[in-house]
Amino acid sequence: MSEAIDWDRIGADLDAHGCAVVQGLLDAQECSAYAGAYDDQARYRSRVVMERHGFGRGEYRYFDYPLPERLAELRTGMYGPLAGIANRWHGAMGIDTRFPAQHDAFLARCHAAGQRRPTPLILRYREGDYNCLHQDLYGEHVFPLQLAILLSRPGEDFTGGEFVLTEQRPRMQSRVEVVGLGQGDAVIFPVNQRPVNGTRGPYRVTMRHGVSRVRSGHRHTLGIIFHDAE
Ligand SMILES: O=C(O)CCC(=O)C(=O)O
Ligand SMILES: [Fe+2]
Repeated sequence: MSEAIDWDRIGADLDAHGCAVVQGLLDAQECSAYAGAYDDQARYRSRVVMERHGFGRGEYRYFDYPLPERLAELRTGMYGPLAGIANRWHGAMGIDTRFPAQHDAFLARCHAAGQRRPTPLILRYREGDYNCLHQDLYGEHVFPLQLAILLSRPGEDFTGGEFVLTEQRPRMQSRVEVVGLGQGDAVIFPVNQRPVNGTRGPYRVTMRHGVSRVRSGHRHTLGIIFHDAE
Protein backbone atom coordinates (compact mmCIF):
# COMPACT_ATOMS: atom_id res chain seq x y z
CA MET A 1 0.00 0.00 0.00
CA SER A 2 2.58 2.49 -1.09
CA GLU A 3 0.25 4.95 -2.83
CA ALA A 4 -2.29 6.78 -0.74
CA ILE A 5 -5.76 5.29 -0.85
CA ASP A 6 -8.65 7.76 -1.04
CA TRP A 7 -10.82 6.42 1.79
CA ASP A 8 -13.41 9.21 1.48
CA ARG A 9 -14.05 8.19 -2.12
CA ILE A 10 -14.19 4.52 -1.12
CA GLY A 11 -16.70 5.25 1.66
CA ALA A 12 -18.83 7.29 -0.76
CA ASP A 13 -18.75 4.55 -3.46
CA LEU A 14 -19.65 1.88 -0.90
CA ASP A 15 -22.58 3.98 0.33
CA ALA A 16 -23.82 4.77 -3.18
CA HIS A 17 -23.21 1.47 -5.00
CA GLY A 18 -22.35 -1.20 -2.42
CA CYS A 19 -18.83 -1.64 -3.79
CA ALA A 20 -15.64 0.32 -4.37
CA VAL A 21 -12.59 -0.39 -6.51
CA VAL A 22 -8.99 0.33 -5.49
CA GLN A 23 -6.90 0.33 -8.64
CA GLY A 24 -3.44 -1.20 -8.54
CA LEU A 25 -3.48 -2.36 -4.93
CA LEU A 26 -0.91 -4.97 -5.99
CA ASP A 27 1.62 -4.60 -8.78
CA ALA A 28 1.97 -7.12 -11.64
CA GLN A 29 4.96 -8.80 -10.01
CA GLU A 30 3.12 -9.37 -6.73
CA CYS A 31 0.09 -10.66 -8.63
CA SER A 32 2.07 -13.23 -10.55
CA ALA A 33 3.96 -14.26 -7.42
CA TYR A 34 0.68 -15.06 -5.60
CA ALA A 35 -0.83 -16.80 -8.62
CA GLY A 36 2.39 -18.72 -9.30
CA ALA A 37 2.43 -20.02 -5.71
CA TYR A 38 -1.07 -21.51 -6.00
CA ASP A 39 0.36 -25.03 -5.89
CA ASP A 40 2.83 -24.35 -3.08
CA GLN A 41 0.88 -26.41 -0.55
CA ALA A 42 3.01 -25.42 2.45
CA ARG A 43 1.37 -21.96 2.51
CA TYR A 44 -2.19 -23.21 2.85
CA ARG A 45 -4.26 -24.93 5.50
CA SER A 46 -6.83 -26.47 3.16
CA ARG A 47 -8.09 -26.80 -0.39
CA VAL A 48 -11.71 -26.65 -1.50
CA VAL A 49 -12.95 -28.06 -4.81
CA MET A 50 -16.07 -26.00 -5.39
CA GLU A 51 -17.97 -28.57 -7.44
CA ARG A 52 -17.95 -31.04 -4.52
CA HIS A 53 -19.92 -28.63 -2.35
CA GLY A 54 -22.22 -27.16 -4.99
CA PHE A 55 -20.33 -23.83 -4.73
CA GLY A 56 -19.67 -23.65 -8.47
CA ARG A 57 -16.67 -24.92 -10.42
CA GLY A 58 -13.02 -24.19 -9.73
CA GLU A 59 -11.03 -24.38 -6.54
CA TYR A 60 -9.51 -22.34 -3.76
CA ARG A 61 -7.05 -22.65 -0.90
CA TYR A 62 -7.08 -20.96 2.51
CA PHE A 63 -3.76 -19.54 3.66
CA ASP A 64 -2.36 -20.87 6.93
CA TYR A 65 -0.96 -18.76 9.77
CA PRO A 66 1.54 -17.17 9.71
CA LEU A 67 0.26 -15.42 6.57
CA PRO A 68 2.86 -14.28 4.01
CA GLU A 69 4.22 -10.99 5.37
CA ARG A 70 2.80 -8.73 2.65
CA LEU A 71 -0.61 -10.36 2.93
CA ALA A 72 -0.63 -9.92 6.72
CA GLU A 73 0.31 -6.23 6.25
CA LEU A 74 -2.43 -5.74 3.68
CA ARG A 75 -5.05 -7.37 5.90
CA THR A 76 -4.08 -5.29 8.95
CA GLY A 77 -3.58 -2.10 6.95
CA MET A 78 -6.93 -2.20 5.14
CA TYR A 79 -8.82 -3.13 8.31
CA GLY A 80 -8.41 0.21 10.16
CA PRO A 81 -10.10 2.53 7.63
CA LEU A 82 -12.72 -0.13 6.84
CA ALA A 83 -13.57 -0.42 10.56
CA GLY A 84 -14.65 3.24 10.45
CA ILE A 85 -17.04 2.51 7.57
CA ALA A 86 -18.21 -0.72 9.25
CA ASN A 87 -19.06 1.13 12.47
CA ARG A 88 -20.94 3.82 10.58
CA TRP A 89 -22.90 1.14 8.67
CA HIS A 90 -23.77 -0.75 11.85
CA GLY A 91 -25.07 2.52 13.31
CA ALA A 92 -27.23 3.10 10.22
CA MET A 93 -28.55 -0.49 10.32
CA GLY A 94 -29.33 -0.37 14.04
CA ILE A 95 -26.83 -3.15 14.84
CA ASP A 96 -25.14 -2.78 18.24
CA THR A 97 -21.78 -4.42 17.47
CA ARG A 98 -18.85 -2.01 16.96
CA PHE A 99 -15.37 -2.84 15.68
CA PRO A 100 -12.10 -1.91 17.41
CA ALA A 101 -9.67 0.32 15.48
CA GLN A 102 -6.97 -2.37 15.39
CA HIS A 103 -7.30 -5.69 13.58
CA ASP A 104 -5.46 -7.52 16.42
CA ALA A 105 -8.21 -6.57 18.84
CA PHE A 106 -10.92 -7.77 16.46
CA LEU A 107 -9.07 -11.06 15.84
CA ALA A 108 -8.78 -11.57 19.61
CA ARG A 109 -12.58 -11.33 19.75
CA CYS A 110 -12.91 -13.94 16.97
CA HIS A 111 -10.34 -16.26 18.55
CA ALA A 112 -11.98 -16.07 22.00
CA ALA A 113 -15.24 -17.21 20.37
CA GLY A 114 -13.50 -20.22 18.74
CA GLN A 115 -13.02 -18.57 15.30
CA ARG A 116 -9.29 -19.22 15.02
CA ARG A 117 -8.65 -20.37 11.46
CA PRO A 118 -7.36 -17.83 8.92
CA THR A 119 -9.74 -16.90 6.09
CA PRO A 120 -7.57 -15.17 3.44
CA LEU A 121 -7.73 -17.32 0.34
CA ILE A 122 -6.58 -17.71 -3.22
CA LEU A 123 -8.94 -18.92 -5.93
CA ARG A 124 -8.22 -20.53 -9.27
CA TYR A 125 -10.69 -20.73 -12.15
CA ARG A 126 -10.12 -22.38 -15.50
CA GLU A 127 -12.25 -22.44 -18.64
CA GLY A 128 -15.86 -23.18 -17.71
CA ASP A 129 -15.39 -22.42 -13.99
CA TYR A 130 -17.58 -20.02 -12.01
CA ASN A 131 -18.38 -19.11 -8.41
CA CYS A 132 -22.04 -19.21 -7.31
CA LEU A 133 -23.53 -16.27 -5.43
CA HIS A 134 -22.59 -16.62 -1.77
CA GLN A 135 -21.67 -14.92 1.49
CA ASP A 136 -18.43 -15.54 3.39
CA LEU A 137 -19.82 -16.02 6.89
CA TYR A 138 -17.67 -18.22 9.12
CA GLY A 139 -19.26 -17.94 12.55
CA GLU A 140 -20.98 -15.48 14.85
CA HIS A 141 -18.34 -12.76 14.44
CA VAL A 142 -18.53 -11.11 11.05
CA PHE A 143 -16.62 -8.06 9.85
CA PRO A 144 -19.06 -6.56 7.33
CA LEU A 145 -16.62 -5.68 4.51
CA GLN A 146 -14.14 -7.79 2.55
CA LEU A 147 -12.00 -7.45 -0.53
CA ALA A 148 -11.04 -9.48 -3.56
CA ILE A 149 -7.99 -8.71 -5.68
CA LEU A 150 -7.78 -9.81 -9.31
CA LEU A 151 -4.36 -11.41 -9.87
CA SER A 152 -4.77 -12.20 -13.58
CA ARG A 153 -4.99 -9.99 -16.67
CA PRO A 154 -8.50 -9.82 -18.15
CA GLY A 155 -8.49 -10.25 -21.91
CA GLU A 156 -4.99 -11.76 -21.81
CA ASP A 157 -4.89 -14.48 -19.15
CA PHE A 158 -8.67 -15.07 -19.29
CA THR A 159 -11.98 -13.90 -20.75
CA GLY A 160 -15.39 -13.92 -19.04
CA GLY A 161 -15.10 -14.47 -15.28
CA GLU A 162 -16.66 -11.21 -14.14
CA PHE A 163 -17.02 -10.35 -10.49
CA VAL A 164 -20.72 -9.80 -9.70
CA LEU A 165 -22.68 -8.57 -6.71
CA THR A 166 -26.40 -8.89 -6.10
CA GLU A 167 -28.40 -6.71 -3.80
CA GLN A 168 -31.64 -8.13 -2.47
CA ARG A 169 -33.95 -5.34 -1.38
CA PRO A 170 -36.85 -5.99 1.00
CA ARG A 171 -40.14 -6.46 -0.94
CA MET A 172 -38.45 -5.26 -4.15
CA GLN A 173 -36.68 -6.79 -7.11
CA SER A 174 -32.95 -7.49 -6.81
CA ARG A 175 -30.26 -5.31 -8.31
CA VAL A 176 -27.00 -6.57 -9.83
CA GLU A 177 -23.61 -4.93 -10.17
CA VAL A 178 -20.82 -6.20 -12.46
CA VAL A 179 -17.44 -4.93 -11.33
CA GLY A 180 -14.77 -4.33 -13.97
CA LEU A 181 -11.33 -5.08 -12.58
CA GLY A 182 -7.83 -4.96 -14.03
CA GLN A 183 -4.86 -6.96 -12.77
CA GLY A 184 -3.99 -5.90 -9.22
CA ASP A 185 -7.27 -4.05 -8.67
CA ALA A 186 -9.25 -4.75 -5.53
CA VAL A 187 -13.00 -4.62 -5.07
CA ILE A 188 -14.27 -3.84 -1.58
CA PHE A 189 -17.80 -5.11 -0.92
CA PRO A 190 -20.21 -6.08 1.87
CA VAL A 191 -20.06 -9.58 3.32
CA ASN A 192 -23.71 -9.76 4.33
CA GLN A 193 -25.80 -6.60 4.50
CA ARG A 194 -25.48 -2.89 3.91
CA PRO A 195 -27.57 0.19 4.66
CA VAL A 196 -29.38 2.02 1.83
CA ASN A 197 -30.99 5.41 2.39
CA GLY A 198 -34.74 5.37 1.82
CA THR A 199 -37.31 8.13 2.17
CA ARG A 200 -38.08 6.89 5.70
CA GLY A 201 -34.45 6.45 6.74
CA PRO A 202 -31.92 3.72 6.08
CA TYR A 203 -32.99 0.15 5.42
CA ARG A 204 -30.95 -3.04 5.06
CA VAL A 205 -30.28 -4.91 1.86
CA THR A 206 -28.70 -8.36 1.59
CA MET A 207 -25.65 -8.74 -0.61
CA ARG A 208 -24.17 -11.79 -2.32
CA HIS A 209 -21.14 -12.05 -4.59
CA GLY A 210 -19.90 -14.50 -7.19
CA VAL A 211 -18.06 -14.85 -10.48
CA SER A 212 -19.58 -15.46 -13.91
CA ARG A 213 -18.30 -18.30 -16.07
CA VAL A 214 -14.71 -18.06 -17.27
CA ARG A 215 -14.91 -18.35 -21.07
CA SER A 216 -11.22 -19.04 -21.66
CA GLY A 217 -7.89 -19.11 -19.87
CA HIS A 218 -7.06 -19.04 -16.18
CA ARG A 219 -8.21 -16.54 -13.57
CA HIS A 220 -6.73 -16.19 -10.06
CA THR A 221 -7.97 -13.97 -7.23
CA LEU A 222 -6.84 -13.23 -3.72
CA GLY A 223 -9.60 -12.81 -1.14
CA ILE A 224 -9.18 -10.95 2.14
CA ILE A 225 -11.79 -11.56 4.81
CA PHE A 226 -11.23 -9.91 8.17
CA HIS A 227 -12.94 -12.35 10.55
CA ASP A 228 -11.43 -15.77 11.18
CA ALA A 229 -13.32 -19.05 10.82
CA GLU A 230 -14.66 -21.64 13.24
O1 LIG B 1 -12.88 -14.81 -7.52
C1 LIG B 1 -13.50 -13.80 -7.16
O2 LIG B 1 -13.44 -12.74 -7.77
C2 LIG B 1 -14.39 -13.87 -5.95
C3 LIG B 1 -13.69 -14.54 -4.83
C4 LIG B 1 -14.52 -14.65 -3.59
O3 LIG B 1 -15.59 -15.17 -3.55
C5 LIG B 1 -13.95 -14.06 -2.37
O4 LIG B 1 -12.84 -13.51 -2.40
O5 LIG B 1 -14.61 -14.16 -1.34
FE1 LIG C 1 -16.40 -15.09 -1.54
